[in-house]
Amino acid sequence: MSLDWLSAPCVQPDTELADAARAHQLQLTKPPGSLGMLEAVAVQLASLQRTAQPALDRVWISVFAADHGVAEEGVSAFPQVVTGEMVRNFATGGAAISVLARSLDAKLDVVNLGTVNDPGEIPGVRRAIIAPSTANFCRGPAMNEAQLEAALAAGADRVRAAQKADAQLFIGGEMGIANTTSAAALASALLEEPPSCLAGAGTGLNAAGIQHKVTVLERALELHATANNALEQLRCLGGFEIAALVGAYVAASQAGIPLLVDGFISTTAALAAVTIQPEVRAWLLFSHRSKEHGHARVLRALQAEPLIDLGMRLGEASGAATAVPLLRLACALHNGMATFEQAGVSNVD
Ligand SMILES: O=C(O)c1ccc[n+]([C@@H]2O[C@H](COP(=O)([O-])O)[C@@H](O)[C@H]2O)c1
Ligand SMILES: Cc1cc2nc[nH]c2cc1C
Repeated sequence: MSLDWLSAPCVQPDTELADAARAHQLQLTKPPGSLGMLEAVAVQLASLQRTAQPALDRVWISVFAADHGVAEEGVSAFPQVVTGEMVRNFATGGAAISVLARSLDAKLDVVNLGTVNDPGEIPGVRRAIIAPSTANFCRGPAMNEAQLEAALAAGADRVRAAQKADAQLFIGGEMGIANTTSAAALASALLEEPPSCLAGAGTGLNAAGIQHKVTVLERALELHATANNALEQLRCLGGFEIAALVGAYVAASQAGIPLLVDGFISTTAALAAVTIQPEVRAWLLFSHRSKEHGHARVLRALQAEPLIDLGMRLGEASGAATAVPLLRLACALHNGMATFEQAGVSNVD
């Protein structure tokens, strides 16, 4: 196996279709720009989907689950068994993302990359087990090279499945107790910013818990200070599900499938993907601003403006799924509104 595929070129967005979509927006019966970000996302989707009439009838959601060795440092409000338990809940339909995917008529694809509490074979869950968990990155690298490659490839594999299903949008989600610690560590290393700027409450730590998390992060970042490129930082500080998201983001951009990025962990994976392959950036749309402390900082680094801010902090692709109706409405407006000429409405001189 090799990681050369990560630097292969991405599909180039169609700039002529983007220009045409922008011109079309100016003809619709509204003051220019009055639909705000709904106009911008319709233009972006037209250019990415290479069509004058963007659409989101076929939405694909892959949720990657995995456990983290750093959980043993007491950095989460919840016990590690929850990761495996939630894998079952995703598949049996009771999780937030299960309900959202059903409501959207979207495909929900659940991938177990390795949980300490192994739920075993479950209908509707793809087993792509790498190890029961990553190693505790306070003691050594979270992953060895083969594990990193396998996790990246697991993400790319789900993009191939989405492509076969002719998906018009790929959403990546994650589940993993302690993964806000891993994402904060990775974001801190990528952005060269102190962990205190990126560590937050996760599933519900109090102030003392967050302070402890910062101390754990400082130890880990010192241990891995020599990791000086994004892939090595991902290997030392990331998680299987975070690396799978990185692989999915790069592969979808190479396959020409638009991406909707979820919360703090997913956005940190997107930052790693863009650092590894800058052409990925054009393929990203951002759903929401998570309540997790570090999310705003990572969004800013990507110059990303998310669509909604509802105080969400769940992960598992729930924020992205919640934004899909807005994206669908943006497409409906772009495709269905009358032009000034068609409606006989006077335009500015
Ligand atoms: O997506 C987010 O912004 C987000 C913010 C806080 C927590 N989470 C979810 O909560 C879990 C990680 O929280 P923690 O406290 O165990 O690190 C993991 O399963 C994430 O999906 C997700
Ligand atoms: C119950 C629960 C559900 C989740 N979904 C994503 N992260 C989660 C964390 C917990 C604790």
